[in-house]
Amino acid sequence: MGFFMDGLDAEAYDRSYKDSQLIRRIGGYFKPHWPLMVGITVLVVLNSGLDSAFPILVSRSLDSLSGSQMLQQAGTLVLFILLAGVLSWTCNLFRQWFTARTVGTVVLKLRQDAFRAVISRDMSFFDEFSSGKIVSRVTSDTDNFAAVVTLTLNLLSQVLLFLIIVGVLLFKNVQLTLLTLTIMPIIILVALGFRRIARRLTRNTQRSLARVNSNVQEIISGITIAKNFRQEQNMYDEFTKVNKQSYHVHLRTGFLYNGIFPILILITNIGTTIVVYFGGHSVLDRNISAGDWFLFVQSLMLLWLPLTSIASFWSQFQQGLSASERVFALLDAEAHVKQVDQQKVPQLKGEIEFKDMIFSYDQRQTVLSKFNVKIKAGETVAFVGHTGAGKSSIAKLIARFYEFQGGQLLIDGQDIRTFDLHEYHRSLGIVPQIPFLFSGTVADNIRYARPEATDEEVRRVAEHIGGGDWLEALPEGLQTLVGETGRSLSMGQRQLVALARVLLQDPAIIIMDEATASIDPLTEAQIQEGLDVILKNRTAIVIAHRLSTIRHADRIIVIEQGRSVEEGDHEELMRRGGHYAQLYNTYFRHQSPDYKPGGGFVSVVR
Ligand SMILES: Nc1ncnc2c1ncn2[C@@H]1O[C@H](COP(=O)(O)OP(=O)(O)OP(=O)(O)O)[C@@H](O)[C@H]1O
Repeated sequence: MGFFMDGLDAEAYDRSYKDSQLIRRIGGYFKPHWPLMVGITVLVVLNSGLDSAFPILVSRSLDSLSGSQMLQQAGTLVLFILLAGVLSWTCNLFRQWFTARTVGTVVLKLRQDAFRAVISRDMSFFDEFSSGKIVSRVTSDTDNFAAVVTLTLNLLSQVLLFLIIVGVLLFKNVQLTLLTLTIMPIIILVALGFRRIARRLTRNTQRSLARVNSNVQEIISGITIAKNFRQEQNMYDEFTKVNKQSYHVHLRTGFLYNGIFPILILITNIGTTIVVYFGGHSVLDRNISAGDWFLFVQSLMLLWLPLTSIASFWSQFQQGLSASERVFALLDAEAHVKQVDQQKVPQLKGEIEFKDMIFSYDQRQTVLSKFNVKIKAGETVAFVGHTGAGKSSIAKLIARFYEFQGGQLLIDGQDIRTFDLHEYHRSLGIVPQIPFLFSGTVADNIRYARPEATDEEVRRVAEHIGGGDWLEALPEGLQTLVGETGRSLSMGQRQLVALARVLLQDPAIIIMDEATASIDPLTEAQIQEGLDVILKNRTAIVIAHRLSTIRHADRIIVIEQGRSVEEGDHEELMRRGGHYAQLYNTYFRHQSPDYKPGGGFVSVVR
């Protein structure tokens, strides 16, 4: 179907559930609210009974009309109809209120479950799937689900109304009732035929909406780069493409849904004509009374309404089912990182050993093959290598963000797969290349590592980093607001906050992806001082980009195509004139204090 369906494929974790499975699972969410559900059902029955009273009351009056008592009878009738109307309104009010409460609470729980599922997925999940599409599942899909449950409860009342009316009509005249119901199978057939196409189309509308969300999210996240490269028009064009696709998919769905309703009305009109014609004849032949005939004609609309509603709202029902299918698929997505045990993590010393590690992100490329490295507790190891060599991957494996395919990773001699990951992560401090700060104050961000830390503790760690001088440059010190993602702070200040955060966490192992961005010499010195404090007495894995850090490391490991090709300290490796010396010439030489353009190359023996 070309453009219309481009990019609307299912995500890899999507699955198809049978309707019965979905309904059972949805039922599970409603189970705890059974008292309210019982209340709703009673009100629905009362509501339907009262709504069906009007034609029955009028029909009875018609048959018992006699000239002398006409006014009195009409008065009584009006009174009854009024009473039934007020009662029906009251029942309906409470029913809607109970429904809103039940559905609201169920959606609250479903959304919380979906959110928990998202935050507990491993990192590979976020690499693989766009965040906009994930957001869409947690927000609009749960909303669709809510809309459909409300609708279903309303339909339930209409179905009851239908059953009551059919019961009364059967009691009045079996033949005419059966005649009235002849068109029912046609309506059901049309609705069923509609079902298959509806589910597919609604799935696509939800996917197209998720695509729009994802596009907006990506553009806003990368707005600085886009503006820098003056890509506004291209971004707009790309958005227009995705937005138009969503428009076309919605249009198709709308066309189908709106097309079905007139067809159903047409079928019901044929039914009405049949009843009016044959009913009229029966009255003339004195087979039924005028009151009964009135009851049949009046009941027709009440009778068709539930049928047409069920058929035409089938689409929304399908929309709700496919929305719940998408949410449940998110809940059921299988974790790639699989722990074989959940053992408590003792106070770690911080020894790390990769044994014949084999790792790849996907089928396309093996990132580490038979990788062997042992890092002693308390050692600072700098990993260096060309871009794409596998340095960050090694760090991500230590953080247990990804599953490896072969070999072992031992922490203090114990298989990392046996740890309770929640506890393990507590012993692990991570300083990413671009530090992420949450909106709030500098103090809030430092405290993120340990929410129970006192103000005094936060102040103490902040002052420990770079002697605390950096705090003076902040307009309101620790109470300075950092803005979204820390945008109101300079990159250097963000890094200092990230270092203070890790110091407060006090982990046994630190993973640091050193920033490549250039920072002014003063901040650089403050960061270096901060690092000296943080790295002391801890195992540190540094993906190093600064010569000063590399020189301070106990050991440098050179990574090339996922293998450790050389190791030693700076002086030793420089003397050797191998891989490290080559990297030095390319990346680090110009950072040396003795650097002179065109000079300072070390000889490489290869
Ligand atoms: N999330 C991912 N999904 C698929 N492949 C990835 C992913 N992350 C990295 N890779 C690939 O794995 C290989 C190793 O990447 P890695 O990030 O570990 O390199 P690196 O040495 O840290 O590079 P750099 O110094 O540029 O950060 C690269 O070929 C990269 O393309």
